[in-house]
Amino acid sequence: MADTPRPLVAVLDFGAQYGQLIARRVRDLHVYSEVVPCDISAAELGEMAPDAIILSGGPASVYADDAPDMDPAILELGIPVLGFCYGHQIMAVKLGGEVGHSDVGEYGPAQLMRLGSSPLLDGTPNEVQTVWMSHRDSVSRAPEGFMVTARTEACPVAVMEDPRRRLFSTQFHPEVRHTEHGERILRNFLFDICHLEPSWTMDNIVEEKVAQIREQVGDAKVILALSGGVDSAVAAALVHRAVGDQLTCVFVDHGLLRAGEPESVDHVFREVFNIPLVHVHAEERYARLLAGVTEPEEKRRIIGTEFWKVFFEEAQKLGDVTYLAQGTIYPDIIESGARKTGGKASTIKSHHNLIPFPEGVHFDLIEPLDHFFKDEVRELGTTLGLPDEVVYRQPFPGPGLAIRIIGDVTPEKLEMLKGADRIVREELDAYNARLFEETGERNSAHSCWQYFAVLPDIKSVGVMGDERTYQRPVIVRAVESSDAMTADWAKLPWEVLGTISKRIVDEVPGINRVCYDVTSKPPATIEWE
Ligand SMILES: Nc1ncnc2c1ncn2[C@@H]1O[C@H](COP(=O)(O)OP(=O)(O)OP(=O)(O)O)[C@@H](O)[C@H]1O
Ligand SMILES: O=c1[nH]c(=O)c2[nH+]cn([C@@H]3O[C@H](COP(=O)(O)O)[C@@H](O)[C@H]3O)c2[nH]1
Ligand SMILES: NC(=O)CC[C@H](N)C(=O)O
Ligand SMILES: [Mg+2]
Repeated sequence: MADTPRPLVAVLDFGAQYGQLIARRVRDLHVYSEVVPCDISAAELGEMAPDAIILSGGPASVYADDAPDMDPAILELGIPVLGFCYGHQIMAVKLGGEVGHSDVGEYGPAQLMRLGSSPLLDGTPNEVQTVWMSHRDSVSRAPEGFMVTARTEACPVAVMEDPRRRLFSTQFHPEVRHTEHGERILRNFLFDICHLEPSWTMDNIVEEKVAQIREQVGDAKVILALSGGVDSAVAAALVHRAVGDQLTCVFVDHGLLRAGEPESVDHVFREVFNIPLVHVHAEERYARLLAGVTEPEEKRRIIGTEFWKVFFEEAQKLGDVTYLAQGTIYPDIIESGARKTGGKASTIKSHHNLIPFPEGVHFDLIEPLDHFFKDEVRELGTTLGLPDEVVYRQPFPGPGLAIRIIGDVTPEKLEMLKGADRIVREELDAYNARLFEETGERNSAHSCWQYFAVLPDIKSVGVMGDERTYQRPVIVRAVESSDAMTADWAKLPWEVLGTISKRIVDEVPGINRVCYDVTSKPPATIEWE
């Protein structure tokens, strides 16, 4: 753990819906934070030596048979602890307090009333403040040594504190934006109670990452999987800063890219970055491998496996390459339910860059962004001096258009999808640009974060020029988000949707209908496969 930034806050995850959100809030306050599974032992956690611990919420009831448990010795490590909701309840139980199951739950806003002086609530209103609750169980008696410093109508122990042992907990959720003074409470804990230094700034991160990469790589050669997307561009800038001309970038054209993309990646990376770039033409091998494949995870597996093979072949050609760098980010790992988080998240979809190496292929991986969220990656890109046109590109998945064509991938379908997608991008790029001009914000409340077309595996009847058509529809997907972990469908003006629809049907042969996807994530995901 020598590489972990300091100070460090460990978030014990009891299965909270948005466990990552707590880590994010802490990181927003410039303190590095990582999520660890709740069943970590006190010894393991002691080795990690966090400077503070946060216990997350969770869906279970503390007294249920299969309720997630924690090692009580963690509360005796002498490290300050702050618990939320389930974390509040389990702390009470472990230290000899009582938790009861109440008849009425508290969900959503609640009025918090303070009961005297409180280091945790310092600087928040003395009378009432709005907090966000989501619970059924309640602490009915605080453990010995604790003072109860706030309550709500339904919850007698809404906040409890033992400043001597530096143990604190709240029934409500300070990490959600709807808790009025949540940020202040978190600040009180981190800075006034734990005395942490807010030193996790982008400049420090760049320095630290560059030093780490340099140490890891020494004078070996590195290839970097470059897609032209934000993550790999930022990774390239970091690795290049660390090892200079030991780096070669490899861009794979698998034939599943958007119209105009291969040319623009070539241009940006040769002209703007001046990093050696190998452009691999793998269109035919991918077309062959994907022919007739319809199952989404199977597509992802094939594409991911072939990526590894291509990179390995290029590495052999360059000779002596041990390291492969790529722009893996935190959500890729979380959603793939893959390595490293160690948590209880289930597999939603296998991101291509996390698929196991096929036989005969091996690299040591360099993934400098594997603990960052998208918006943090963008900030890092700006700090590294990357131009806005790279930093604010919309994300594009590695498996490309293959996961936007439902059913098998054929050259005809690819052509149709590319045509429709180009129009969606042109119209929504322009829409975003207008909003940017009006608001001065890159990701304002109504701008689209990601937008594209999807080609489903169905046909429908239409009439064009007095003639019957029996052709495909296209689905337009446009979402608002900041980190792809959650998203809402974009409330686009009717005129914009109308123009997109008309242009697609007029300009793209084979398409006679346009639909708009109005589902948030969750329950849907951003991509269709
Ligand atoms: N066509 C490609 N050629 C080479 N590497 C690729 C390609 N597509 C994806 N990758 C690798 O897989 C990683 C993950 O892809 P992903 O799409 O998440 O990131 P990105 O393309 O860098 O950024 P963005 O999410 O903004 O599109 C990339 O960072 C890159 O290392
Ligand atoms: O590089 C990638 N390889 C993949 O296999 C992959 N699958 C989804 N995505 C992108 O991740 C974000 C979240 O997507 P979902 O809501 O569809 O899971 C969205 O931004 C998606 O475009 C991928 N990116
Ligand atoms: N959000 C939570 O952590 C809920 C805790 C517990 N399951 C309750 O209902 O009280
Ligand atoms: Mg991409």
